[in-house]
Amino acid sequence: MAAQKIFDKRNLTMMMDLYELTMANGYFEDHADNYVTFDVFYRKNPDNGGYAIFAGLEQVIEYIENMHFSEEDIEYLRSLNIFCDEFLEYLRNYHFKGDIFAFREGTIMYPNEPILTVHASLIDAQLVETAILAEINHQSLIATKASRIVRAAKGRAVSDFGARRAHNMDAAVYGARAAYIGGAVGTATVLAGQLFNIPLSGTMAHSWVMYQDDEYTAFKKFCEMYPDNSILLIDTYDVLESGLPNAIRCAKEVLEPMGKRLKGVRLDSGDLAYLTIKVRKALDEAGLNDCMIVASNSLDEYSINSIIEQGGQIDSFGVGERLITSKSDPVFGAVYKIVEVEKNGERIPKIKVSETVEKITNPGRKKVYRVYDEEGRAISDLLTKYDETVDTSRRYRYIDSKKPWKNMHYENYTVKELQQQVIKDGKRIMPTENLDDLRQYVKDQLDNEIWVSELRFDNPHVHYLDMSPSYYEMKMDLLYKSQKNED
Ligand SMILES: Nc1ncnc2c1ncn2[C@@H]1O[C@H](COP(=O)(O)OP(=O)(O)OP(=O)(O)O)[C@@H](O)[C@H]1O
Ligand SMILES: O=P(O)(O)OC[C@H]1O[C@H](OP(=O)(O)OP(=O)(O)O)[C@H](O)[C@@H]1O
Ligand SMILES: O=C(O)c1cccnc1
Repeated sequence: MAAQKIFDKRNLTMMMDLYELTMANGYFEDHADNYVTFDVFYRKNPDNGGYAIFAGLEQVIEYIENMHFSEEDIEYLRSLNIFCDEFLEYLRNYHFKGDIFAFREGTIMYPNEPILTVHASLIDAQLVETAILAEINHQSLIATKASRIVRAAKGRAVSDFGARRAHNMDAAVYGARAAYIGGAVGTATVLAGQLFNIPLSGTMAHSWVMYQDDEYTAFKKFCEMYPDNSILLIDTYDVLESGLPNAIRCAKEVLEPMGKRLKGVRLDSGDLAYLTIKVRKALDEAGLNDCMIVASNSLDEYSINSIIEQGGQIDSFGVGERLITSKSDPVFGAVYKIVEVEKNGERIPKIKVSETVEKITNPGRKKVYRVYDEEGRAISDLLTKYDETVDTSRRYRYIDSKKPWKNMHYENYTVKELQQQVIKDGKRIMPTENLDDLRQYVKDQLDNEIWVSELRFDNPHVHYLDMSPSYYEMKMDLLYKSQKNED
């Protein structure tokens, strides 16, 4: 219900690059309505990590379901004087009618595999490119960053504090959604709480402390208003000399007579390791062992890791700018490439050849499987042709594309097909998923399926992307043919 609210109020159909429409106009004039297949994939995990998290699918589906060109849209396009009248008439009744297949949101993903596939008429497939990439690039980036930060926090809570530093309001709201999927415990962004049922959390700003005549009065007023939920910001003047003693006094003189406990203190500057060790000791000595310590100030996975290594006593991290913008590596870089064209009943795989091996695309409609060993660990992902099946009761020969000469087999293994159909003939066939389920799904994969060596921050193991022999043969065949064409 709630997410619909945003789409009811604004029509985002034209959130597309102009060339999608100029190409669509050309296809329309040529009567080129062949079915084609496009794959979305990316080439490099953010921050040189060992994995990424797929997110943003729900918003892709919402966009596609809601696609329609209003009268205003058509008139604006007409004013550009580049589209033929018949095409503009066609757009007036336009609805996407194709099929979409995708990984489940929250799936751990790796470079060069198709995370989402569009199988549709040329025009349909072209018009949805920009929105698909924008949504998936953004949310996958933030979900992946959140997962890294949460893992660095080693069981301590991480809350999204990023709205004010996000690139705009959508980036804040959908970033909060992605961060929650990636493992954050909640967000400070109220609209994200309302739309997606994400738990809200919050403390107080320096303005609350600075507005009052003195720090103690500021703390006292807050505790009187929120006796069950007071987290006092103790770094406005001097943490050890002023903020901490005032917070302890408040716990004793304001809350204890009410039979209440001080929930927490927050530090937002200074050496967070040194200070929190001191703060913890003083709180414990005052009998406030249950008072939590929250820390914030431009944190990310690297500083959190370091602060914990230094013995910092922090129960909960508020993380803003470096999470919501993925500051250390801010572009996800997923692309949308045509892999197959259907003409006169024939399916013609397409390959993009490049001087750099990494940029050669994986051609054709395909299936992507995750392959598990007997313990349920994901040992590799496997690309096969679309009409191939994998018989797990038998030893399976596969091609390691980095060492194709080797005779490689899976034995005692299971597989899971990673793409599911989510849109059929233009209609959603997948229900909206609960974010708590997606968050748990991410956690289960990281805890139980993914090799620990892929989780390392430095030089992680590179997950294998294998190919079935006939898929590999088809790819090589196309590569050889493309060379011949050049001669
Ligand atoms: N012990 C620590 N180890 C590693 N990084 C830390 C530690 N303590 C703080 N940091 C990080 O160092 C950076 C600088 O913090 P610091 O408070 O010294 O500077 P600042 O942000 O300019 O301070 P202020 O907010 O008072 O202007 C922040 O990103 C903070 O999260
Ligand atoms: O540092 P980030 O990771 O982005 O976390 C969010 C920041 O936003 C707030 O500061 P701000 O100075 O905007 O307001 P304040 O007066 O509440 O401290 C908060 O105190 C954090 O420092
Ligand atoms: O609740 C907080 O402490 C908070 C929220 C957003 C940004 N900075 C701090």
